[in-house]
Amino acid sequence: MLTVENLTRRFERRVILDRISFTLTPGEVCAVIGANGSGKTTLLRCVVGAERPDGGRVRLDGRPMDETDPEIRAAVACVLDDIDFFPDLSAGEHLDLLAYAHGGRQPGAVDEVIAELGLTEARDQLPSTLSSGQRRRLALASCFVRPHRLLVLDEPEQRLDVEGRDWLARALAREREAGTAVLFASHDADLVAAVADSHLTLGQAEE
Ligand SMILES: Nc1ncnc2c1ncn2[C@@H]1O[C@H](COP(=O)(O)OP(=O)(O)OP(=O)(O)O)[C@@H](O)[C@H]1O
Repeated sequence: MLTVENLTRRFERRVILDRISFTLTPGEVCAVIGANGSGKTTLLRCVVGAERPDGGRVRLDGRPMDETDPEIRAAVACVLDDIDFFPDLSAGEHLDLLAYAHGGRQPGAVDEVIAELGLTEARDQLPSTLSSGQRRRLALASCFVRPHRLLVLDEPEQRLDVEGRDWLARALAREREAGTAVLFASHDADLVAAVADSHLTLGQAEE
């Protein structure tokens, strides 16, 4: 489903990603692990097309991973470092909008995700008034309320409390059962052990 071939990314003379190749099949959960600065975020950004690699290619079902391609946008849901919200839409309105814009899921899906993520009380709050953990929950929720076949998450456990991390492990296990391919970077060994079918370990960047 997802095919990454010889992905290479340099920043000036430093090679961050050196010909990385892997594939992901439907229902496969792959954890990207490695030390700080090893290139996990860079890899995920290159995979979703947010950053242009210096070499190699990324394909989803044979199509180049181009975030301007409507079929790619319909298939890929991601939470990377850069979480942006509309300042004047409430948490609930964000999720309604995303579900609607991407063709919706089952009726009631937004209510279900809001309840699961403990955002019911915060549903009518604007993003600027949410705590950092609630904003993280809202960003993750925005992936789950819309149809997707590939989920790409950069350290999804960040800022989540114990309950939030438990929810995340259950949610990723459900995604696997539903046949979603998941690529996630993580420093949480427990989460990786609980949900990952495969690992991609990135080494230290070379000088
Ligand atoms: N735009 C950029 N310009 C120059 N160097 C960059 C840029 N973006 C990332 N880097 C460098 O690339 C390396 C990999 O960064 P990246 O954020 O991908 O690491 P990471 O594995 O996600 O780290 P962490 O675990 O700390 O989140 C780092 O050394 C970083 O300084």
